[in-house]
Amino acid sequence: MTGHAGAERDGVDWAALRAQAARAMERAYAPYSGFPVGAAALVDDGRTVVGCNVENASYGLALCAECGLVSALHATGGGRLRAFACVDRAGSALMPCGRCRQLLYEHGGPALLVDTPEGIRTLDALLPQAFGPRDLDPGEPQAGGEPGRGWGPPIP
Ligand SMILES: O=c1ccn([C@H]2C[C@H](O)[C@@H](CO)O2)c(=O)[nH]1
Repeated sequence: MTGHAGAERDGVDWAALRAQAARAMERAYAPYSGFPVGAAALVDDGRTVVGCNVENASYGLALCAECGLVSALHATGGGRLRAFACVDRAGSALMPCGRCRQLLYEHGGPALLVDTPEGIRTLDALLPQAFGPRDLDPGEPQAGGEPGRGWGPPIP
Protein backbone atom coordinates (compact mmCIF):
# COMPACT_ATOMS: atom_id res chain seq x y z
CA MET A 1 0.00 0.00 0.00
CA THR A 2 1.32 3.43 -0.84
CA GLY A 3 0.34 7.02 -0.32
CA HIS A 4 -1.40 8.54 2.63
CA ALA A 5 -4.85 7.51 3.66
CA GLY A 6 -7.93 9.42 2.74
CA ALA A 7 -10.84 9.53 5.16
CA GLU A 8 -11.83 5.94 4.33
CA ARG A 9 -9.48 3.16 3.40
CA ASP A 10 -9.74 -0.59 3.92
CA GLY A 11 -13.13 0.13 5.43
CA VAL A 12 -11.50 2.22 8.14
CA ASP A 13 -12.44 5.82 8.86
CA TRP A 14 -8.86 6.94 9.46
CA ALA A 15 -9.81 10.56 10.07
CA ALA A 16 -12.11 9.49 12.90
CA LEU A 17 -9.48 7.15 14.33
CA ARG A 18 -6.86 9.93 14.28
CA ALA A 19 -9.35 12.28 15.96
CA GLN A 20 -9.88 9.77 18.75
CA ALA A 21 -6.12 9.40 19.15
CA ALA A 22 -5.84 13.19 19.36
CA ARG A 23 -8.49 13.32 22.08
CA ALA A 24 -6.61 10.68 24.06
CA MET A 25 -3.37 12.65 23.54
CA GLU A 26 -4.96 15.60 25.34
CA ARG A 27 -5.22 13.41 28.46
CA ALA A 28 -1.57 12.29 28.37
CA TYR A 29 0.50 12.67 31.52
CA ALA A 30 3.87 13.68 30.10
CA PRO A 31 5.37 16.32 32.45
CA TYR A 32 8.93 15.03 32.02
CA SER A 33 9.25 14.71 28.25
CA GLY A 34 6.66 17.32 27.36
CA PHE A 35 5.77 14.94 24.52
CA PRO A 36 2.13 13.87 24.80
CA VAL A 37 1.06 10.91 22.70
CA GLY A 38 -2.38 9.50 21.96
CA ALA A 39 -3.31 6.22 20.32
CA ALA A 40 -6.57 4.73 19.05
CA ALA A 41 -7.39 1.40 17.46
CA LEU A 42 -10.34 -0.35 15.91
CA VAL A 43 -11.10 -3.76 17.37
CA ASP A 44 -12.50 -6.66 15.32
CA ASP A 45 -15.92 -6.31 16.97
CA GLY A 46 -16.18 -2.69 15.86
CA ARG A 47 -15.38 -0.91 19.08
CA THR A 48 -12.52 1.55 19.50
CA VAL A 49 -9.94 1.55 22.26
CA VAL A 50 -7.60 4.40 23.14
CA GLY A 51 -4.53 5.10 25.24
CA CYS A 52 -2.20 7.94 26.18
CA ASN A 53 1.33 8.00 27.54
CA VAL A 54 1.75 8.17 31.31
CA GLU A 55 5.17 9.11 32.63
CA ASN A 56 6.77 8.77 36.04
CA ALA A 57 9.27 10.63 38.22
CA SER A 58 11.34 7.48 37.76
CA TYR A 59 11.75 8.29 34.06
CA GLY A 60 12.34 4.77 32.82
CA LEU A 61 8.90 3.68 34.00
CA ALA A 62 7.07 5.74 31.39
CA LEU A 63 4.14 3.91 29.84
CA CYS A 64 3.70 4.50 26.13
CA ALA A 65 0.26 5.29 24.79
CA GLU A 66 0.19 1.84 23.19
CA CYS A 67 0.54 0.20 26.61
CA GLY A 68 -2.62 1.93 27.82
CA LEU A 69 -4.40 1.01 24.60
CA VAL A 70 -3.57 -2.67 24.95
CA SER A 71 -4.69 -2.65 28.57
CA ALA A 72 -7.94 -0.97 27.53
CA LEU A 73 -8.39 -3.64 24.83
CA HIS A 74 -8.45 -6.39 27.42
CA ALA A 75 -10.19 -4.42 30.15
CA THR A 76 -13.12 -3.78 27.81
CA GLY A 77 -13.58 -7.30 26.45
CA GLY A 78 -10.49 -8.36 24.50
CA GLY A 79 -10.48 -9.10 20.78
CA ARG A 80 -8.03 -8.37 18.00
CA LEU A 81 -6.73 -5.00 16.85
CA ARG A 82 -7.48 -4.29 13.17
CA ALA A 83 -6.40 -0.66 12.59
CA PHE A 84 -4.16 1.59 14.66
CA ALA A 85 -3.33 5.30 14.75
CA CYS A 86 -0.94 7.18 17.01
CA VAL A 87 -0.48 10.95 17.10
CA ASP A 88 1.80 13.56 18.61
CA ARG A 89 0.84 16.97 20.06
CA ALA A 90 0.27 18.36 16.56
CA GLY A 91 -2.04 15.49 15.66
CA SER A 92 0.51 14.11 13.19
CA ALA A 93 1.00 10.39 12.71
CA LEU A 94 3.69 9.02 14.99
CA MET A 95 5.47 5.75 14.50
CA PRO A 96 5.11 3.32 17.40
CA CYS A 97 8.46 2.66 19.06
CA GLY A 98 10.06 -0.77 18.65
CA ARG A 99 8.75 -2.13 21.92
CA CYS A 100 5.25 -0.99 21.06
CA ARG A 101 5.38 -2.62 17.63
CA GLN A 102 5.94 -5.88 19.48
CA LEU A 103 3.03 -5.11 21.82
CA LEU A 104 0.79 -4.39 18.85
CA TYR A 105 1.93 -7.57 17.10
CA GLU A 106 0.75 -9.71 19.99
CA HIS A 107 -2.76 -8.26 19.79
CA GLY A 108 -3.14 -7.43 16.10
CA GLY A 109 -0.74 -9.69 14.26
CA PRO A 110 1.04 -9.04 10.96
CA ALA A 111 -2.07 -7.78 9.16
CA LEU A 112 -2.77 -4.93 11.59
CA LEU A 113 -3.13 -1.70 9.61
CA VAL A 114 -0.97 1.12 10.96
CA ASP A 115 -1.22 4.81 10.12
CA THR A 116 2.32 6.06 9.39
CA PRO A 117 3.72 9.36 8.09
CA GLU A 118 4.24 7.52 4.77
CA GLY A 119 0.76 6.05 4.54
CA ILE A 120 -1.12 3.02 5.78
CA ARG A 121 1.16 0.04 6.29
CA THR A 122 0.67 -3.43 7.67
CA LEU A 123 2.49 -4.20 10.90
CA ASP A 124 4.34 -6.93 9.05
CA ALA A 125 6.13 -4.21 7.06
CA LEU A 126 7.10 -2.40 10.26
CA LEU A 127 8.16 -5.49 12.22
CA PRO A 128 9.27 -8.11 9.69
CA GLN A 129 9.89 -11.69 10.75
CA ALA A 130 8.40 -10.87 14.12
CA PHE A 131 8.83 -13.03 17.15
CA GLY A 132 5.40 -14.14 18.35
CA PRO A 133 3.33 -16.66 20.29
CA ARG A 134 4.01 -19.43 17.75
CA ASP A 135 7.71 -19.23 18.51
CA LEU A 136 6.95 -20.28 22.08
CA ASP A 137 4.55 -23.07 21.16
CA PRO A 138 4.06 -24.22 17.56
CA GLY A 139 0.60 -25.51 18.52
CA GLU A 140 -0.62 -22.05 19.41
CA PRO A 141 -2.27 -19.83 16.79
CA GLN A 142 0.12 -17.11 15.64
CA ALA A 143 -0.85 -13.57 16.52
CA GLY A 144 -3.17 -12.49 13.73
CA GLY A 145 -4.25 -16.04 13.01
CA GLU A 146 -7.36 -17.13 14.85
CA PRO A 147 -9.32 -14.11 16.04
CA GLY A 148 -9.73 -15.44 19.56
CA ARG A 149 -10.93 -13.26 22.39
CA GLY A 150 -7.61 -13.56 24.18
CA TRP A 151 -5.04 -16.02 25.36
CA GLY A 152 -6.07 -16.29 28.99
CA PRO A 153 -8.74 -18.42 30.61
CA PRO A 154 -12.33 -17.36 29.97
CA ILE A 155 -13.67 -14.88 32.49
CA PRO A 156 -16.69 -16.36 34.28
O1 LIG B 1 5.38 5.02 20.29
C1 LIG B 1 5.54 5.80 21.23
C2 LIG B 1 6.73 6.55 21.38
C3 LIG B 1 6.84 7.38 22.47
N1 LIG B 1 5.83 7.49 23.38
C4 LIG B 1 5.97 8.34 24.56
C5 LIG B 1 6.88 7.77 25.62
C6 LIG B 1 7.33 9.02 26.36
O2 LIG B 1 6.37 9.32 27.37
C7 LIG B 1 7.29 10.09 25.30
C8 LIG B 1 8.66 10.50 24.80
O3 LIG B 1 9.38 9.39 24.36
O4 LIG B 1 6.54 9.59 24.21
C9 LIG B 1 4.67 6.78 23.23
O5 LIG B 1 3.74 6.89 24.05
N2 LIG B 1 4.56 5.95 22.15
